[in-house]
Amino acid sequence: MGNINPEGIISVLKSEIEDYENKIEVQEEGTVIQVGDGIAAVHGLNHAMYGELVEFENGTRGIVQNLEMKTIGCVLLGSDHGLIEGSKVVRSGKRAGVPVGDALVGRVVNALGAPIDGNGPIRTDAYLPIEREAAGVIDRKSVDVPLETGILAIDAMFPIGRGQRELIIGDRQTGKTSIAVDTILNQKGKDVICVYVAIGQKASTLAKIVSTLKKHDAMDYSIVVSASASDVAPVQYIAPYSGTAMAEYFMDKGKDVLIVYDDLSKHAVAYRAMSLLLQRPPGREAYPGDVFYLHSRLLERSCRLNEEHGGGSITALPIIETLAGDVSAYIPTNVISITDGQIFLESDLFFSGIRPAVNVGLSVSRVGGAAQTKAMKKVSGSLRIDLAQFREMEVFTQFSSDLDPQTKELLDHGNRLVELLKQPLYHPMSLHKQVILLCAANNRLLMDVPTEDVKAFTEDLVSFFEAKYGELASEIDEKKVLTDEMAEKIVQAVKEFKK
Ligand SMILES: Nc1ncnc2c1ncn2[C@@H]1O[C@H](COP(=O)(O)OP(=O)(O)OP(=O)(O)O)[C@@H](O)[C@H]1O
Repeated sequence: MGNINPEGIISVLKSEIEDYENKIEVQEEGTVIQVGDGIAAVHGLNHAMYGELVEFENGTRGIVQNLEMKTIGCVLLGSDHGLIEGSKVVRSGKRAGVPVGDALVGRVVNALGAPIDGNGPIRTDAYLPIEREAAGVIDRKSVDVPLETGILAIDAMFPIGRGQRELIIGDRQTGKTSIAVDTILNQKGKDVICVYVAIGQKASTLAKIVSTLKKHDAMDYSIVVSASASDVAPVQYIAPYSGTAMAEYFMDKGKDVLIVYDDLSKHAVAYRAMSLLLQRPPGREAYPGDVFYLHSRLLERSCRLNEEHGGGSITALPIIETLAGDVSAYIPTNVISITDGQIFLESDLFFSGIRPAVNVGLSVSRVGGAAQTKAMKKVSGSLRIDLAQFREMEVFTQFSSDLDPQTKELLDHGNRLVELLKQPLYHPMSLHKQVILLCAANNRLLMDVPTEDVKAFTEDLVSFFEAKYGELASEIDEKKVLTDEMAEKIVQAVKEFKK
């Protein structure tokens, strides 16, 4: 007690008094004027900023969304139970953010980053705002590293690069989620962190996805962010931004991240509900005027950073649901124009048994070509053209019986390609398998196999190849190239297997 320094105490007191004004300002308190439907009008928070987190008397948090002359409009991120006219609201002085960090990997969290998987609290100190400006042009690098989906139809024809945004679009129940989940499963051992953001989905659907990820050990490198159909619209609205903040943490550390937004149609609907309740003027289809910006600012955050910024990347796979295959509706066209390509899934193909139901004509990958591996480029060059010619000829020859040998060969080859591209769920293909299959097809080595046996034949072929030419298979996987010599060896191996 004897050696307390009075001057020290005085300086502490002085600084406390000087800071008094600032602290008061942050703790500015307002009162609720009106509350309902997840929206609250608050009076008295004169210095609140757009996007700031506020806390209501009942412990629910909210985000400032509308700044008006006398009041501000807040969206509630939880229940409005117990809130009445006159309830107190305090500012936090912080922009809305979520906890981020390695501790989130393997967990299922809600849109605010709180765990919902019953595995205890998440210990992390890092915190990032949910809204952040995307990296500028100078900080980026072009996309040149492949992100293998393990789905032959996609890797061969619509390759995706790390840092690309590729839309998955199609009607309901056409296998959109399955493509995203398969891609996550295929990232095993490839040093990619995966973030799956579920927006407005049924809790049962999400439970199924989480159990699939667990079963295939994919939760070891994944984070699942969920804002289910029962969550209020504002929570569904922030979920993709929260997921992106979690992904950005890893990108800033130089890692590669894959993020899936399932799906952005429901996200736009949630935003529309929220905007209408905030009394913002409705525009086309009652969406607010800034619905394009809603998705562009989200997807623009996915990119590949240059070496000076660590070289990390975020690859985005947004999903959009269409109605009756109408890709020219408002939200689908918006997102198509934002992304670097789309994978269009078609109900007709799906029901005729062609799964994944990728429509080759309407799908495209605008930047992935530069990222495709040399081996893949070599064997997949003619695939799209062959399939397009086949489709055209198929329609043309539907009713004719005698065909000239050339046309017949084209049809036979096409039928076998279609068979080859069918792929069951949760069976991602390795690079060497994809290369062997396409190599065999390109050299017309499948022509004498009956179409219905192609699948079984190729499975056996690959097992034979792996057993006998294991070294060549791993060389393809590691070096990702295919020399003429290697291709010749594959052809010989197929011939040997046929004998
Ligand atoms: N390649 C495939 N092979 C066999 N079945 C598949 C394949 N892809 C998807 N399916 C099946 O199709 C059904 C729909 O798939 P999925 O849930 O991925 O579609 P979706 O378009 O995401 O549906 P939703 O509109 O409900 O979101 C599932 O039952 C799934 O098992």
